[in-house]
Amino acid sequence: MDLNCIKAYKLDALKSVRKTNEAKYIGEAGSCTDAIVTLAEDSEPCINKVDAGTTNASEDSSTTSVVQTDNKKTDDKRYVSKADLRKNLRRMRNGPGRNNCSGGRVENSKGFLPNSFDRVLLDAPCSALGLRPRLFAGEETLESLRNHATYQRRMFDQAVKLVRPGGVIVYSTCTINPGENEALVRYALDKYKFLSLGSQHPKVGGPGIVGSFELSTKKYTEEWLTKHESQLVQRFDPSSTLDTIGFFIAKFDVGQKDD
Ligand SMILES: C[S@@+](CC[C@H](N)C(=O)[O-])C[C@H]1O[C@@H](n2cnc3c(N)ncnc32)[C@H](O)[C@@H]1O
Repeated sequence: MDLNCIKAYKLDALKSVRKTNEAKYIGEAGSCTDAIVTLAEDSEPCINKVDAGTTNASEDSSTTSVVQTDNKKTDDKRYVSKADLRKNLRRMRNGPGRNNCSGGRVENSKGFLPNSFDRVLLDAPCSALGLRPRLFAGEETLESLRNHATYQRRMFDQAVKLVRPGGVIVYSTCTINPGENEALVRYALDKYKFLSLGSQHPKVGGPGIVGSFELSTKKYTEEWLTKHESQLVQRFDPSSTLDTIGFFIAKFDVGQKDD
């Protein structure tokens, strides 16, 4: 196939599906024989970036508390927690987040109709626990890890709607947390019976994690993969001899949808 006939879009992964049955989105994804959507922000048409976002800015390791002074009232001093400070630093370094994105297409997009795309790459925002070196370790809690898993499922739901039967979804993260990797795959396969794991080429990473996890309080459980499923995904373990960052890739083939 001629590569010129691949149209790629970057979308807001939480609102990429058009809600109403209005006229087709200006993107006209269907006019090409092969359309790819990358669920990430700051979009430019026809550019498909697949690498995980990394950063080279340094983290402020200051241990002193920080005081921000309001310009209007010089006496009005506000103490900012170190967690908030780190969050702000990251925002300055990585650019605006999804609620404040500057990409014209993302802002203007009313989304696409279901089944508009042949392929979706969901290179999802995540806890980034696979990054090396760890520049901001120790910020995640069990609760925040679960929060990542929650929005990733919502993004995945959107991806499933966007891809036509016969298409492909690739889901990836740069974290080693199985709750955002194997458990997402379990969720996907259990919820959408028309999805199946596809084989990947090249295959460089190791297998996914098999089994399940239960907190001793029994308040939280996570289901992971079967042995067969684990062979179809790629888990990159930063402590393995491969010498990579922590990364995870699952490829889903989309079968005939029920609706
Ligand atoms: C792992 S990085 C993906 C990097 C991307 N593949 C690239 O090359 O730029 C995840 C990205 O998702 C972005 N993001 C966060 N929320 C999003 C949303 N609702 N929709 C789309 N992208 C989002 C983050 O800002 C971050 O840049």
